[in-house]
Amino acid sequence: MGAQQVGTRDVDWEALRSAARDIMARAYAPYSRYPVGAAALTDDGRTVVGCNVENASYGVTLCAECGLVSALHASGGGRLVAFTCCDGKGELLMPCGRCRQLLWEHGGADLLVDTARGVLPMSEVLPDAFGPDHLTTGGPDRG
Ligand SMILES: O=c1ccn([C@H]2C[C@H](O)[C@@H](CO)O2)c(=O)[nH]1
Repeated sequence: MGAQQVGTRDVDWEALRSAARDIMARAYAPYSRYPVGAAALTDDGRTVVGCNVENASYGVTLCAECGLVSALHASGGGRLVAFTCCDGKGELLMPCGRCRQLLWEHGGADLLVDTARGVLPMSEVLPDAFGPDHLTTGGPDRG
């Protein structure tokens, strides 16, 4: 992917929250009746979004973050710079544990996350994270 063009100072958090609320209205959540919307800014300035898509086999449910990560790659890839998520009332929602791992993969420690405690780096939202680096350094045959 191209060089990083978007810095963390360029984040329009209100626009990002608004994009999350808009996509939340497209959620498919007939089982939980708990729609979720997520929006993120990429390092080349795109906004990518996702909503949760449930399934009659509940465990197959796709969280909003899954759709967002899929949209990231489908629209050209790159890295996530800033992320926000909202519930059905449009209020801030913290990503679930699995989705923190998903976000770590695509934004890393410096990804800015909109949280109840303010904007925090992913390193504070998922401390001591397992990530791609472990696969190149931690295996028994990898030194
Ligand atoms: O970070 C989260 C947490 C929950 N959900 C969805 C999954 C399910 O459809 C509904 C209730 O858990 O909310 C998300 O999309 N993202």
